[in-house]
Amino acid sequence: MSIETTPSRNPDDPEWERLVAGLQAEPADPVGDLPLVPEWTRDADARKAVARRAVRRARRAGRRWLARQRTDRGHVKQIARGTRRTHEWVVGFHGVHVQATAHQAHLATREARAAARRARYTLMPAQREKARQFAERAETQALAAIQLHEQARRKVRRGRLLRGGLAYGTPLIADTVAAVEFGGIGLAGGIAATLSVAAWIGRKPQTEETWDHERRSIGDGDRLDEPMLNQAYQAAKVIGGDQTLTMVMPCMLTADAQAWEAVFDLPGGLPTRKALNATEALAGAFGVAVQQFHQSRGDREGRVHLRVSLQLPFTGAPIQGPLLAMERVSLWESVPMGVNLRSESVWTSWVERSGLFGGEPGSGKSAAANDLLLAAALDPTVRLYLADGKAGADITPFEPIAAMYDTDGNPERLLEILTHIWEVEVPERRALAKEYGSRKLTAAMAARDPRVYLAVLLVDEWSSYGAAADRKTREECERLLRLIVQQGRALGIITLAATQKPDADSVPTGIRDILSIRWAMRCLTPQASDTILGQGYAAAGHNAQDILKSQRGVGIYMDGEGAEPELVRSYYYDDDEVELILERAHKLREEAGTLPGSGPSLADRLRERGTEGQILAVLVDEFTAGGDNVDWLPGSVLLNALRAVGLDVTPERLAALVVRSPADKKKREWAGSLVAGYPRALVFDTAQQLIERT
Ligand SMILES: Nc1ncnc2c1ncn2[C@@H]1O[C@H](COP(=O)(O)OP(=O)(O)OP(=O)(O)O)[C@@H](O)[C@H]1O
Repeated sequence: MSIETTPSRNPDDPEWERLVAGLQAEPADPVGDLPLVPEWTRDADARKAVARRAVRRARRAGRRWLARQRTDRGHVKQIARGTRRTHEWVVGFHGVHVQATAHQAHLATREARAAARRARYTLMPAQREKARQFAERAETQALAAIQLHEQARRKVRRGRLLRGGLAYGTPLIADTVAAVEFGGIGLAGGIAATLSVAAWIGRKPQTEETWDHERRSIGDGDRLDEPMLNQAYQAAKVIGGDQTLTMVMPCMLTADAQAWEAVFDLPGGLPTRKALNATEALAGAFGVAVQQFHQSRGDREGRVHLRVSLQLPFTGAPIQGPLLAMERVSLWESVPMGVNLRSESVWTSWVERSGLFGGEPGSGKSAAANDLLLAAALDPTVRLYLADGKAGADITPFEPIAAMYDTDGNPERLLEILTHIWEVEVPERRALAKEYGSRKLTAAMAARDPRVYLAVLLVDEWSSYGAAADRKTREECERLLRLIVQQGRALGIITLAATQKPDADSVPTGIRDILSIRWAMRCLTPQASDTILGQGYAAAGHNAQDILKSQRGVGIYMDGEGAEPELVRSYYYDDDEVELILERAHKLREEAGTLPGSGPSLADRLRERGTEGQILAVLVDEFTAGGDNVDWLPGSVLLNALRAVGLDVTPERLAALVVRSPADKKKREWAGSLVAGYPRALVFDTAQQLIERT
């Protein structure tokens, strides 16, 4: 399994080199002179994106301020609350104590008055004296209580005066001084400062409320930083309220200013799965849509790579694929499939692989399948078997180059195709592998032996065939498809199944499980998504139901068993581009003699014509492999090619076989020096003459 961000090398192919050079962007700061300057400052588009974000943030701040005024945290309410609190502080709570002493004094006075009255009306001398003494004591107590009350009042008055002086006098003096010193501006400044202090005092409402002025989110244009990261993961309950994340790579804006990225470790013992399972809650905590939020596993348990896109990804114009610029492709090497969230090109090797692409109608399966089919078409050695159960027009343009095809959704024809592959292709390939003493056919064998080549079988919408076929045909098709996927893999037969309705009926479970490359385009349910990717992926945060309708051609891509799924948008080739590529493919196949029904190729016919024929066959293959542009090759290159297949030919023998005129013998520049060689036209003419002669 491999996802390549740049194409793999093909040292002998200048066209390939040119393409690779074109694909590798020049680094903005190759010698690292500006290590502290963020990369986005060097790109005009990125700077614009940052400026746009700043404007958005300012606008958002304004809106937040206005919205805040309507809440309990509005500034007017804060000032009023602050003033009231200041007043309450000045007045103090001592009033209760004063009231208590007043009450005591009132009771004591009433008691004293009653005692005095009793003493006045007591007639018995002994009791009268007692009553008089009691009345005197009551009076003393009443006087003491009154005194206490007076003392309390005085104390409160003194405290109020002091606090009032501090609370009102200080700003009054400050404002007056400011007004005297600086006039109107000073007065305004003083008042503003006084109101600010009042607002600060009243900043918190007494009642609980939902407005959280501390809340920051990426969706509101705020920058991602460590506190925001910790808050979000705490809010989503991935980590506890007292736990924090350990940063491995700090929060950074990507070079194209389109996303925030960070790498961190979860607190000890927490599995990565816990973070991956909380995608929705985390996206909510960051204030972004689920589609903008992307986490992937790091290289160790507990490590998370986070990427939060500032906009919905993959909603722009379709991405044109590199095949348009490629003259020829080798399907033994990786082919370009699409682009991932980091704008990296995703290249996949299909050798010994098979695939399942699924998704609702219109989600982009055919476009994704085209990425493989067009690459296969540009490799003239690859044989194409195409079947479309929907009877749509998707594979019609491939008809002229397909070895066998069904564009009518006819189960009998599908059976014919599968039977041919199982009874002709597979045995031939098995015999060939046996010849090499191997169980499989490899790129190394293909480089030496033209009989070794790949084949691609596409079965689009299996369920439509299933519905149209009788039970016997359906079972036989199913049996053959399973055998081809299982045994054809090692023998160079690549199977790709595509389905609109990913369930057990649309692709039988036994076959589905052995299709290793999965691409889940938008699905209607998490179950459908799991049917393509495997049980449990939706729950682990890889749910193709989350893909939006507007994100056409986007799917969760799994490049082989055990590969971490990632969101990839397929390269898209419109009808004109498909036609252009297929015209090129047709020409390549015409030259290589691999067009269906065109009989054996020129090279194959030469091989049956003795040693001379075998030598010329190698020369023809060498020119064909180089593509159309190669109209001349050095003698040394041709002799090396002959040597590689075990034909030890001397330069003299080659010159005697392909007879050159003095003009043909003229040396040409090759790899920096002048060398002798052979023109393509002369080699092909000689080959043709040999066929006509013998
Ligand atoms: N990679 C892509 N980039 C941009 N647009 C795309 C991409 N893939 C598909 N589309 C758009 O989506 C449309 C439908 O795509 P496609 O026909 O591949 O879907 P499908 O899933 O095969 O549909 P059906 O199941 O009906 O055959 C295309 O016509 C194209 O406009």
